[in-house]
Amino acid sequence: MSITLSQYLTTAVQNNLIDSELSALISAVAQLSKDINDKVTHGALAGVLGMAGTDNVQGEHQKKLDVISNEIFVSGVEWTGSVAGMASEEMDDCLVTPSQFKRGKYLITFDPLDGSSNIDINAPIGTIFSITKAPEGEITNESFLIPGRQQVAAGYVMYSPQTILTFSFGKGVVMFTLNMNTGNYILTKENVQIPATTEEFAINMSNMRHWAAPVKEYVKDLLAGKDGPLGKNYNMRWVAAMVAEVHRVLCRGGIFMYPWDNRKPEQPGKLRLMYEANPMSFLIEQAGGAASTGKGAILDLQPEKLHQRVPVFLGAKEEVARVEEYHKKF
Ligand SMILES: O=P(O)(O)OC[C@H]1O[C@](O)(COP(=O)(O)O)[C@@H](O)[C@@H]1O
Ligand SMILES: [Mg+2]
Ligand SMILES: [Mg+2]
Repeated sequence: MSITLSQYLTTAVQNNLIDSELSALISAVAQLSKDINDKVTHGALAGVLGMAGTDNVQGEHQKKLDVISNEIFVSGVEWTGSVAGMASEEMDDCLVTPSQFKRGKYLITFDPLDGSSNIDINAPIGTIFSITKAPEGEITNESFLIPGRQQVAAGYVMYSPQTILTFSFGKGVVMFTLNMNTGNYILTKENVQIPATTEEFAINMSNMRHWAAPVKEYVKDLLAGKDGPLGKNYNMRWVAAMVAEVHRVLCRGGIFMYPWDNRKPEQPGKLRLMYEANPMSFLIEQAGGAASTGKGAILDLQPEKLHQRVPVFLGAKEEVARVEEYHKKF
């Protein structure tokens, strides 16, 4: 018998695994993802392809779909009574829940549209979210600077041949597939586990000359295959959307990396801590994998800024440990 998302969440509330506010919030994210999915699947027909003509706070050119997805996300959660505030890749500052809506006990941060460069070529993209408890008092940007370890839930929606909602509230990782005929998310995978070892890696190789010594050495050894110090052949993938890379790692293992590089030496990496690295690291650890900056667990970082960036190495536990060893050696 197929289990719908609402049945799954109702059971979780009955078993005291989550409270009804968190259940309502995850439900709202699932609901709004169907609206984003609708725009994604209609592409040019919905007039959502191309550039928005604006930049976000990080100086990146926004695509129309970045902006539209952000609006859909905000209006999809602000009324729920579950959130005190939200923060997004596409908003300079946090948004406090407007006074006409009830203030809830959670904060939500999100990347409304991940993998923007894939939008116009009909390749995988997604939405990432992270939920933490809101502190008492006035909500400001600083209220969101909570270490990833304290997330109460995190997840993503991947828009691809299938639309899949993956999340965890700290009791393992579950995946739901959207039935486009009924509009229901149906449970399709439970207890997702990442094998501890792997023979598959993902990194943007075009940046090789810009990497620091430990990453250069490590990837050189991966490429040396069976004849090198690691003694096995590795395959490589690069989808250019973190959602799709993490989804692959959760489904069949592997290691995904976006390290620091010296193109913009002042930046610690490309990926953002609060709405990319933290939620994905939460899922990866919940699935038995590891997520590191190369020097320690991402989830243990004390965030300093809302749009902070961070180097990311995540996936198979033993492979991530190996990357940390290279960081000690080189
Ligand atoms: O284009 P690059 O440098 O390979 O970067 C790809 C990475 O950039 C991202 O697309 C950044 O996300 P946004 O599209 O949300 O800015 C990641 O999803 C992906 O891992
Ligand atoms: Mg992103
Ligand atoms: Mg984005």
